[in-house]
Amino acid sequence: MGENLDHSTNSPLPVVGTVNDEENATIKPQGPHPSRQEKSDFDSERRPTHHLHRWIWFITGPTACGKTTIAKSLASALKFSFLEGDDYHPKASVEKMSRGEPLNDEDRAGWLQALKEHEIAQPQKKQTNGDDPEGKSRHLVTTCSALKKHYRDLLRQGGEEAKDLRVRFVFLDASEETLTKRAAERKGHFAGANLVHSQFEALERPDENEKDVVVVNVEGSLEDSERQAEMKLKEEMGKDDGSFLEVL
Ligand SMILES: Nc1ncnc2c1ncn2[C@@H]1O[C@H](COP(=O)(O)OP(=O)(O)OP(=O)(O)O)[C@@H](O)[C@H]1O
Ligand SMILES: O=C(O)[C@H](O)[C@@H](O)[C@H](O)[C@H](O)CO
Repeated sequence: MGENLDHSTNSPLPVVGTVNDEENATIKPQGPHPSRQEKSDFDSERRPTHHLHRWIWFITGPTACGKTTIAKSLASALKFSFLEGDDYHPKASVEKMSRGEPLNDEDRAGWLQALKEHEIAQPQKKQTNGDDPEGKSRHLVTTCSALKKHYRDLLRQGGEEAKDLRVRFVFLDASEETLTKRAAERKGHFAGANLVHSQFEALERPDENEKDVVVVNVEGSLEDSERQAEMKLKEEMGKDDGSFLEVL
C-alpha cells in the first residue's frame, strides 16, 4: 500500500502515474470502436470533439471488492493514469480501519474533498498529435469506496465544476460473505475481514437514478470481473460521442 498522506501538513498530492510496466507497454486498446475508422483517417482537422473530454472513472465499493486490482487492470488496458484513492486517507483513518473501526462521515470528508480537488487539478495533458511522450494519460482510473450516495454526489460536483470532465463510477458488486472471505485471504493490506460488516452497514448501493454508475458483478473469477469492467467502460465511453475514445 502506498504512503498515506497527512492532510494537516498539506503534503503534496501523490504523483499520478500510469500502470505502465514492460508487459503492459504492449497492450493496445481492444481494437477501434466498430464505428471507428482507422486511426490513419483521423487527422487533426477531422479529430472528433471527444478528445476534449477528460475521463475520470471511480472504481467503487466496500473493502476487498477489488477496487485496486481492477482499477490497475483497467488503467493498463486503456492506458489511463491510475490513482490509489486510499493514499489520500490521513494516517489516523488508516490506523482506525486497521483496528477494524469504521470511518464516519467526518473522517471521510477531508479524504473525499482531496479526491474531488485532484479531479479538477489533474494536469491537463496537452493535446498532441497522438504521440504520448510523457507516457501519462490525462484520463484517470482511481479507486474510491464512495459507499454513500452523497459521497458520489460530491465527486460528481467536481466533474461539473471542471467542465471538461466526464466523471463515471463502477460499482463492484459482491456479497458481504464473499468480501469477508477475500479480505481474510488478502495479505499485506491494512483493512482486514473485521472491517467488512461495517462497510455494508454504511453502503448505500447506487440506485436506478444514478445513471453514471456501471455495476460489475465480481462474484466470479478475477479475470471475468476485469473483462466485464473493461467491456462496460468502453461501451460507456463509446456511447458518449459515437466512437471509442482514442486513449494515449
Ligand atoms: N472477482 C474478483 N474481483 C476482484 N477481486 C478479486 C476477485 N476474486 C478475487 N479477488 C481478490 O480480492 C482482493 C481484492 O482486493 P483489492 O485490494 O483489490 O480490493 P479493494 O476494493 O481495493 O480493497 P480496499 O478498499 O480495502 O483497498 C484481491 O486480493 C483480489 O485478488
Ligand atoms: O470509506 C471507507 O471506509 C474506506 O475508503 C474503505 O472503504 C476503503 O476500501 C479502504 O481501503 C479500507 O479497505
